[in-house]
Amino acid sequence: MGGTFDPIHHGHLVAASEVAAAFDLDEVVFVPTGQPWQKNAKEVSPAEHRYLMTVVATASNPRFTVSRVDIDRPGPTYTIDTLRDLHATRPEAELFFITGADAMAQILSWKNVDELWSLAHFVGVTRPGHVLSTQRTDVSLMEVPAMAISSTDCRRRVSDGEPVWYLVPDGVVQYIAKHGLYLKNGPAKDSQVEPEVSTTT
Ligand SMILES: Nc1ncnc2c1ncn2[C@@H]1O[C@H](COP(=O)(O)OP(=O)(O)OP(=O)(O)O)[C@@H](O)[C@H]1O
Ligand SMILES: O=C(O)c1ccc[n+]([C@@H]2O[C@H](COP(=O)([O-])O)[C@@H](O)[C@H]2O)c1
Repeated sequence: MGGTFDPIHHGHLVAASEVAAAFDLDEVVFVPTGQPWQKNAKEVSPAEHRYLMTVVATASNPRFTVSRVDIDRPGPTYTIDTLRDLHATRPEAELFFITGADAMAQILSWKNVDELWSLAHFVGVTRPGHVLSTQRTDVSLMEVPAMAISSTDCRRRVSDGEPVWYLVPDGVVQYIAKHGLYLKNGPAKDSQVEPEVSTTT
């Protein structure tokens, strides 16, 4: 499951869990984007923060892992590269790519979209406020419990001093507070995290 995860929230986690159960997946790999080229770069938090929040959020589920392939690859993040890199590290694996209804609606604007379908089985999931549909017969559409949560609203809440408890995992609430993310006056002094040297996928 690819995402900007700024921050990761329970909408992402429920979607991943539901698809994993429905398709009997061995593993769900969360892939934080490096440079999400369709989002405003100024508003996206540093990749290391987004990566670490994703690690914290997924740590308790033995089937959930986090990949650095997109944040370690320079330049804009394209799913075509994500899938090729994941295939290289797991040549035997059958890949599924999970997207919410809003991302599914944009997919025709993605780089090399015609090649994407052969690299993974795409699964679109419902999301409150968005219509889920596809013209393709090889894409699966799935209803998941409605979680009216967005990263945008989580960031706005923190900025306005409102709680994000139970919208994001507890560890992510604590991570946001510790590093002063999403505050009106910018990040707290200790919010810089050094890039990791690890290249694990
Ligand atoms: N509440 C949700 N229910 C189902 N799918 C979701 C939900 N939130 C996000 N997704 C899906 O998860 C993937 C990653 O989403 P992303 O990290 O951009 O979160 P977001 O909440 O949409 O962020 P933002 O509000 O910053 O745009 C996308 O495919 C998106 O459609
Ligand atoms: O490949 C592309 O051109 C492309 C364009 C926009 C989004 N995506 C991917 O879609 C996933 C969700 O992205 P986002 O921006 O909604 O967090 C994430 O894996 C992105 O890399 C991919």
